[in-house]
Amino acid sequence: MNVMNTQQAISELIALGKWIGAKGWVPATGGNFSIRADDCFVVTASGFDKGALNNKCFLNVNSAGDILNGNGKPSAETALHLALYELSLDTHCVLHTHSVAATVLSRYIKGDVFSVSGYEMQKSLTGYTSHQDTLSIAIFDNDQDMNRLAQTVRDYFSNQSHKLQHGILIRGHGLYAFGQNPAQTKQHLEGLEFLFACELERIKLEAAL
Ligand SMILES: CSC[C@@H](O)[C@@H](O)C(=O)COP(=O)(O)O
Ligand SMILES: [Zn+2]
Repeated sequence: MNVMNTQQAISELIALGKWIGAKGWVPATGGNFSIRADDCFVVTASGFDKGALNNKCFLNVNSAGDILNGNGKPSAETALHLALYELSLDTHCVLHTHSVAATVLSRYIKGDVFSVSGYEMQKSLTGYTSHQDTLSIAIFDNDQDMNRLAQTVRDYFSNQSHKLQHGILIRGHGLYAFGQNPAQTKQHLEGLEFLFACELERIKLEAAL
């Protein structure tokens, strides 16, 4: 995709934040967003309501996380965004959410992968053409040391058999969705959140029977 300038990136993220906030996926000050722009990354500043962002809620950082421009502190989870950009030059947008479904499901699943099949909505994820395919999303244990968590993610995807696509889950914390542009990232986010919500409902129903 054409790399955006900072103002375009900010406008995209403000609009996405409104949409994500209306879905209830960034409660309180949870969540953070970023876009690869020009020679830097535009990230949300820490501590704001991500559903009600304005032009002053963003910073430019370089690939090492150094601040190039902007006010306040970059997201506490900037290191994780930068790891995802470093892992794939095709990644141009990262949207991190704290939905109930992603938070609960990532705790309920004890293993390190969320795997699902049987849903038509799997086709909302790039590369999927059938409900019969199995979609897998890696789950990482939460860690307050973001540099260490970012390194764990880098190490995991340095194994070529682990495909970096659509998103990752952080246990008891939320989802990081990513894609080649903001529209595709939004689609991955919505598709994954739908699948998480379906699985949560299915697990609850089965437990009640
Ligand atoms: C409501 S606390 C959530 C934070 O600890 C963090 O997980 C988060 O997503 C938002 O952090 P932020 O520094 O505002 O980008
Ligand atoms: Zn978070």
